[in-house]
Amino acid sequence: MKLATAVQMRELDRLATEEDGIPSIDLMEQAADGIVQTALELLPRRPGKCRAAVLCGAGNNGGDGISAARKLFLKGVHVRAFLVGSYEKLTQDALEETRRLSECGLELEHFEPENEEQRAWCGKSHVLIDAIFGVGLSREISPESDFAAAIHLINHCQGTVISADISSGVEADTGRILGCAVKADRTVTFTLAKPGHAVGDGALYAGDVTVWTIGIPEKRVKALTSRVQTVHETYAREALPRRKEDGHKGTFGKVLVIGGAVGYSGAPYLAASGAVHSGCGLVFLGVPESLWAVEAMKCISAMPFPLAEKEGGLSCKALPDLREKLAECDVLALGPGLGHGESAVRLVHTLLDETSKPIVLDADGINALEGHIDSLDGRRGRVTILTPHDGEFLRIGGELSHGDRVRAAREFAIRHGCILVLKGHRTLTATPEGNVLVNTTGNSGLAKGGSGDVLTGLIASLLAQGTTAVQAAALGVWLHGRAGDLAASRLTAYAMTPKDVISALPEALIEIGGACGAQMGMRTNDNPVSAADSLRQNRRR
Ligand SMILES: NC(=O)C1=CN([C@@H]2O[C@H](COP(=O)(O)OP(=O)(O)OC[C@H]3O[C@@H](n4cnc5c(N)ncnc54)[C@H](O)[C@@H]3O)[C@@H](O)[C@H]2O)[C@H](O)CC1
Ligand SMILES: [K+]
Repeated sequence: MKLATAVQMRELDRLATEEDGIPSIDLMEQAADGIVQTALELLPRRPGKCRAAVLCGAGNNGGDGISAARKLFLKGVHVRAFLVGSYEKLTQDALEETRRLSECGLELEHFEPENEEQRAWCGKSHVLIDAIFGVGLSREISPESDFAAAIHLINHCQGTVISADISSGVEADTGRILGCAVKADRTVTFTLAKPGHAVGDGALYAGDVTVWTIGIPEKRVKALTSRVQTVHETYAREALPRRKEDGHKGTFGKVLVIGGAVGYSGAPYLAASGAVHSGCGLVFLGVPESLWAVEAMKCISAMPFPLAEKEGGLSCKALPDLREKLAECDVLALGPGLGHGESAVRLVHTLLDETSKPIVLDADGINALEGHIDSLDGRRGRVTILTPHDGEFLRIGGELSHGDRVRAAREFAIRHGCILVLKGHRTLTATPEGNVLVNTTGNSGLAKGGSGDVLTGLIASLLAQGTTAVQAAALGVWLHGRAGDLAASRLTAYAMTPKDVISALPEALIEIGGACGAQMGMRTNDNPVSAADSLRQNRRR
């Protein structure tokens, strides 16, 4: 689903009003309809028995709130609307909404932070509507301001909180909190969702998001080109590589996983397992020779082989064997459990430099780039997918201090010509062209050692099966998160392990159309439905 920035929203608004002749007040009225519908759904009793408080800013977000207050009042809800800020700053449309409100016999009251009677009304309201700031929030909210007081009041009330467009205090383009922000239960956003709903703290403050159409012509919305999109099931379904019914193990690609060091025998195994359980034809696993027996015991489907070793990690002497194996493979997954031995680091640089094969670089493979980012730059034009968490990202020159993860990921991917998978809550996949895909699956149960290794194997496997590099990364992240959600639903986020994520992959794959296979269809007169028919029906579902 594409996401729109504040500038893009303003431009859409302008085109709709100036070019298509739709009065902006009509857009506001329709925006209010979305808030009202959600509020009515959430009321615990019939409207006449319920109270609502609407806190409005002076901008058009406030105008949406004022209109919603009138509509709720007309439905019989006991509603009061408060203006946070000054009447002189009301925009033209917000002013018109204030006039319509007073025509119904309801006044827009001035919000006074110390007014106990107003606070009590908010405190006993079943629904609180937050219409203080929308996409127009442009600076930090001063902690001493009435805005901050209103936001804290909303956050301390018992009633259900609905934010109009976006939680007040959240920056629409980044998800950063500018001082303080409303913690919403629901957000009704207009026309398109914004990055601030999906990334950063904004994702934690939005609650459930509903995208509400407000009458901006569809052609305008379609024409908007967005550089940020969310990844949902439909994306995953389309990206999942189709399996040739008559394919053989060579058809589905070969992955070579290189990693492991003494003390890190689980990581390469988990990466290889991630690859084995997501469809690629063959998985080889090159590890230091002292680890080989351990891996051989653990792996049934992946094929471990020993490589020359130095001080418990891989030695540069492993290179000839490695080259030979890599020549047979389609994708290299490099780094899980590799350690930071000097020899292993040199090996990473050599491989980055000399192979034209796609590389998924993770963990110590990424750490090896610290101070040597030129090795990555040298691969421009070849496929390199990096999967750092924040610590690794910072180590290789990523910039997170501004709090804008989308920008951080995008700038890095563009600068170094790679695909960057920035792991964390709502993992981002950034492309060298500057597009960013925001993942929507996953939970805190994935924040455990070994989880990233599974992801590395998954991405490598999908790439080996012929997806594009971007699809491999975004689909891999989605599948990993979805399998994690399924594992958590059964085992809890506390108890689940990376192995459980692997065990849940079949279900995640089935959800996106992975249940393929065909039995030869042969009917008999007492069984008119062939096995192949019922399978086909299942697949269509
Ligand atoms: N785009 C559309 O299609 C429609 C949008 N609607 C709603 O309008 C808002 C955007 O309205 P806008 O007037 O541009 O901005 P805001 O209401 O969000 O706020 C602007 C207001 O706030 C002041 N301000 C900004 N930051 C601060 C701060 N930190 N402290 C104090 N004051 C601040 C700023 O100076 C302005 O006065 C959009 O989100 C939708 O909800 C339409 O109603 C429907 C069409
Ligand atoms: K708001």
